[in-house]
Amino acid sequence: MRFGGITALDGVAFTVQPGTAVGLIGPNGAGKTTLFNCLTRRCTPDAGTVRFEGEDLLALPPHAVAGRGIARTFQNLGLFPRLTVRENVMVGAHSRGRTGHLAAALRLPRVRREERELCDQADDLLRRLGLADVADHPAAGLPFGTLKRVELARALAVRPRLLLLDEPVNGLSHGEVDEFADLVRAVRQDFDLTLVVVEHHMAFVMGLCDKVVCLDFGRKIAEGPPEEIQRDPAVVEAYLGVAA
Ligand SMILES: Nc1ncnc2c1ncn2[C@@H]1O[C@H](COP(=O)(O)OP(=O)(O)OP(=O)(O)O)[C@@H](O)[C@H]1O
Repeated sequence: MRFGGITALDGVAFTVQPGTAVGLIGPNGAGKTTLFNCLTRRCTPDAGTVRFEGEDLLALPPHAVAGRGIARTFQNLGLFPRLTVRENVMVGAHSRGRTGHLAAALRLPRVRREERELCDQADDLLRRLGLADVADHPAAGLPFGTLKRVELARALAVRPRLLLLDEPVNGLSHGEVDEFADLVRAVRQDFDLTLVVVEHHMAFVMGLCDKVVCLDFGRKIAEGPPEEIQRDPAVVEAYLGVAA
C-alpha cells in the first residue's frame, strides 16, 4: 500500500484463526492503521489479497464490509457527538437493517417495527456494557473512558464475527485499562468474536492476544505467541526498546 512516495505496507501477510485474538503492534507510522483500513476497504492496496471466510474483501464495495460481519472501532473515536449514546449504537445496528430507503422515507409499519427492534437491541447492548444510565445522553461531554465503551457497543451492534479494535485503551487510566481488558474478554466470549487489536499498551496486548504480529516501516518483522514476541530481538529493538 503506497501513499505517494511512502510505502505504508509492504508484503505483510498473516492469518487470523477464527475465535482467536491477534495483536498488531509496531512503532508509530509502522502501518497498523493502514492495515485496518485495507481490511475494512477504506483503502485499496496496490497489490495483494484480503480474504475473510473465503471471500475476497477487495472485490467488495466498502459499505458491504459490515454486512459480511466485520466491525471496527477508531483510534480517535468515530462517534457522532450530538447523537445520544443509544442513537450512536443504533447507527451500528442499522447496517443490519433490512428495509430500503424508500420504505424508510415512507415510514411503513415494517420500518417502525424494525426501528423498535434495533432500539431494543441497542438497549440490550448498553445494559451489557454498563451504559444504560447514559443511553439518552449526547456523546459530547461524556468521559473519554465511557466513550470508548460506547464505541465498542456501536461496533458490537453490527453483530460482527470479526472485530477490529484500533488503540482501544489509548488515553485510558491504569484502572480503566484493566476494566476495558475484562470487558473485551467478556464480550469476546459472549459474542463468539475473532479479534484483531492494534495497541501500544503492551500489557493489554500481551494479556489479551493469542498471537502478536509486529510491523516496522510497513513490513512484518515478527509473528508469534506473546511470550515469544516480547523476547524477539527485532521487536525489542524496533518497539519495546523504544517504549521501555
Ligand atoms: N492518507 C494518508 N496519506 C499519506 N500518508 C499516509 C496516509 N495514511 C498513512 N500514511 C503514512 O503511512 C505510514 C503508516 O501510517 P499508519 O497510520 O498506518 O501507521 P500506524 O502504525 O497506525 O501509526 P500510529 O501508531 O502512529 O497510529 C506513515 O508513514 C503515515 O504517515
